[in-house]
Amino acid sequence: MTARIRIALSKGRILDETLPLLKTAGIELLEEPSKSRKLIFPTSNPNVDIIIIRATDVPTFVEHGAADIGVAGKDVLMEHGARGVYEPLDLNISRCKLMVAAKKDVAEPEGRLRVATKFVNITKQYYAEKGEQVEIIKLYGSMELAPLVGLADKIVDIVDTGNTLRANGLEPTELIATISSRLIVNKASMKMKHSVIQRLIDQLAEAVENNR
Ligand SMILES: Nc1ncnc2c1ncn2[C@@H]1O[C@H](COP(=O)(O)OP(=O)(O)OP(=O)(O)O)[C@@H](O)[C@H]1O
Ligand SMILES: O=P(O)(O)OC[C@H]1O[C@H](OP(=O)(O)OP(=O)(O)O)[C@H](O)[C@@H]1O
Repeated sequence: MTARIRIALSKGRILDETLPLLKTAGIELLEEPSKSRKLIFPTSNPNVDIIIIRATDVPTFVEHGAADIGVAGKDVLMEHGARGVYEPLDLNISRCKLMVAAKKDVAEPEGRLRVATKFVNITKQYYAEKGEQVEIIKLYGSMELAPLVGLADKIVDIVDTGNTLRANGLEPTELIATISSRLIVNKASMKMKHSVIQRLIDQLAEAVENNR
């Protein structure tokens, strides 16, 4: 009997860029998720289903075994910790950079730096390693706004083309990490469903190589 596999993906760029990779392994969605309110989707492989959740929830579902496999940005994995999962493959998709950014031509403030971000843990660790005391302001989005309205001196956010920073008069100042999306696997699933999962990893690895 073949093991059943559940794959956790998030709507948007991860779903869009992962589906072509899964297709090479014979896994295709049977319906368009953007046209549905459903959260669990069957695929062309009767032993595989796909759940579509928030990007930041993917490590949680995989860590707890609610999904066997997931795809998550390295930023999300770093922020979450994700120590309970394996990370066997860099899918080389959704590539971007995690950066510090600030208003153009503005001097460093006196006193403690205020940094707005949704990546609180990464930011804490980054400044701790630099030995700098900062005040971190937790936001859930639109970080670029914070320096413009006096909420923060700097932000830590994802940068791809740099268009969002430029459009708001900000500039990147420090690189924290280069980011791409990773395949993650629940540790128990890796043992219990080893042959099915290893085969999928190999097929995806080949698709990633062919994309380079
Ligand atoms: N502009 C971008 N270009 C390339 N990759 C990006 C960009 N923004 C984010 N990413 C990467 O893609 C992943 C998913 O981003 P996406 O925008 O789909 O979700 P999110 O906005 O982080 O999550 P949510 O809105 O559900 O909280 C991120 O974790 C990051 O690794
Ligand atoms: O350098 P750029 O090419 O402008 O990309 C950077 C932007 O991309 C991400 O937002 P996204 O577009 O995913 O929107 P979101 O706020 O919904 O996540 C990120 O939060 C930045 O705002």
